[in-house]
Amino acid sequence: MAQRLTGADGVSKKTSRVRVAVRLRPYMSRQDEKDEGPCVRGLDSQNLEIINWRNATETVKYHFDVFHGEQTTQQEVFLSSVKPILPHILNGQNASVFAYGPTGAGKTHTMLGTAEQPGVIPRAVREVFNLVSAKDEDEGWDYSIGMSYLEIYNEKVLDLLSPNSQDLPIRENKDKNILIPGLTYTVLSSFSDFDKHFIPATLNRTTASTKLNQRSSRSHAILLIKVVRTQRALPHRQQTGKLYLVDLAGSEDNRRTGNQGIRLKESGAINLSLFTLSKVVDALNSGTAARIPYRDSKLTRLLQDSLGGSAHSVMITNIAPEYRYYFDTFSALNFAAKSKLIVNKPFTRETVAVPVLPVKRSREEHEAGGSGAEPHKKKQKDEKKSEQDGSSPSAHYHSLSEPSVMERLIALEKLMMSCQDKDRQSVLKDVAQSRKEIQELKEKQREFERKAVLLSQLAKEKSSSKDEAAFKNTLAPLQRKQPNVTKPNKQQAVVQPLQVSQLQPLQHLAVVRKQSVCVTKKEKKLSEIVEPPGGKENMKESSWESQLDTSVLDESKQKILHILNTGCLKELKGLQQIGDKKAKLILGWREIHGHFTKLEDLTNVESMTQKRFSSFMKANILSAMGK
Ligand SMILES: Nc1ncnc2c1ncn2[C@@H]1O[C@H](COP(=O)(O)OP(=O)(O)OP(=O)(O)O)[C@@H](O)[C@H]1O
Repeated sequence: MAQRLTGADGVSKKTSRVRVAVRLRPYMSRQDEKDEGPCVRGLDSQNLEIINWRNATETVKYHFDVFHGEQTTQQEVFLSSVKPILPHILNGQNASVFAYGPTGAGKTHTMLGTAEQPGVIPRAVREVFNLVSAKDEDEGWDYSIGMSYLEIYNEKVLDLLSPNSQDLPIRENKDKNILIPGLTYTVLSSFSDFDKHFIPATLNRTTASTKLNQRSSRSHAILLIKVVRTQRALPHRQQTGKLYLVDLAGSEDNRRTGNQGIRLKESGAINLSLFTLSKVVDALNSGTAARIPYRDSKLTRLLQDSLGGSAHSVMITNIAPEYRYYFDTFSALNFAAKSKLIVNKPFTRETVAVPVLPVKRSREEHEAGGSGAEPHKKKQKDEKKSEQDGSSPSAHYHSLSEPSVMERLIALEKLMMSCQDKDRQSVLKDVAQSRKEIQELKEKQREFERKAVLLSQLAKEKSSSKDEAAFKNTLAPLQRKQPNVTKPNKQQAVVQPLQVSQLQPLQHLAVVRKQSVCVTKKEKKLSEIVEPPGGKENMKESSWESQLDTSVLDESKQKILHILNTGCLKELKGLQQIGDKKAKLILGWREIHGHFTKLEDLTNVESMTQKRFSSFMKANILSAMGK
């Protein structure tokens, strides 16, 4: 299907949608099937549903161009998703077919297959030969078929037909065709000739994978079939059609394994190219993007003339039914479809555990005014019981309800939805709620201050030592720090609320903040209690933290970490000392490396020196407490 896009130059261009097919592979073992029900299932030839991780009584329904269920044969996948685009190659047009999905979900099976069940690649190449030989001689064209085979590993283009070659450049000629100078191109005389070259080259890749551990699923394998047709008569016009058949790197979240070193670099490269591919597919299919970001990764740069534009493209997203693939399946489906529908219906009646973050749930319950809480509790109770005897299907949700998995799901959803709608609203709601709480604390603080002044006056009036002792005794147990009091009378009035406020940590923080900022002449001594001599500026970076309640300090740090990990550009810019450039650098870092596991990771972001980081922390913690 073609549609019109307006380019950055304002010129209207015709561009093709990428057809998206999803293929669900069957269970790999009987036992798996017996133990667990599937977490995803097909509804018809275009729709499927997956359990909603936020609420297992709901499913999320997706619509695709084609859905291939577990029983779909290799032949059926080829006939419905690939064969229809092949005739275009003979007319000088380009096409691409790529298999996307997590490791083990069936990409290689779909693209390569086995001797008994050949996949898309052998079927497509055979079909191209058939189409060429079926061409009528009288049409006046000569056809030639050739191949190149390469992989993109760590953003390097490597020639699989000449395995000793180095990283090859990608160029674009004046006609906007993408070329790879130095890439081996082999002319093929027949399908068996193709086999002769393709199989050893594939083995090259497999050998490398054994040596380098998992390299195969960590590189994108790209087979290029070129059909060149030349007019026999003058002016001997020549047309070239290109077909890219791509087995993409596994889309699983490589971060989960705690990758380091070479693995981290690989996962960064894979994330970058798959993320760019998703943006390109999205831009092509939404028809709204002014610029399609082909140049942002080697993969998309290479596929530029065969993905979108006048090219015909099909993405086959491979998914697996097992629960252990849930996160990868969910993210693969979100990659493939930008729209989805939440359906309020249990997926399977037995598996109605609710893998929802406790925080989130309490807010939902609060909003629902407590209604529905009882069945919910009962469900959990039942679930607990059956877990104990080991028979609960809800045990599948264990991995889903792990905080790290939940966090990644939330982050993923935010990324997919560009931090919009419900999540944005809930963040805003949280902020509004926090502001309200802080306001209330400020009110209480003022009240304490008034009382303190009153008490101080009373203390002055009653000079009896007995009374004074009693007064001190009442307050002593709540006192957190014994300041170096030189003028007790003046300080007492202000110190008392501080002591009382320690009943509630947040209140205490508000007090410290308020006092350290609003220093009047009279209150100067107080600020000296909270801050060391020499003032705030000269305070050692660590010493200001030690003045604060640790639990609230931790809470503030968690909040900052949460924003760093899940905030969109606007939310990041809402942090102190984070401008547009830094916010973008943070987003970029997150894109490549994943979550910040601790706040100190921020120093890995470009231009965030240790000094800037310390100042960032101070400003944000004080701000979080004092707003
Ligand atoms: N539709 C299917 N029918 C039968 N078996 C399948 C199907 N899809 C995948 N398999 C089998 O599942 C296993 C994993 O599939 P495959 O190797 O294709 O996954 P992959 O996504 O390519 O993984 P990797 O990224 O590691 O290359 C293989 O044994 C494969 O034969």
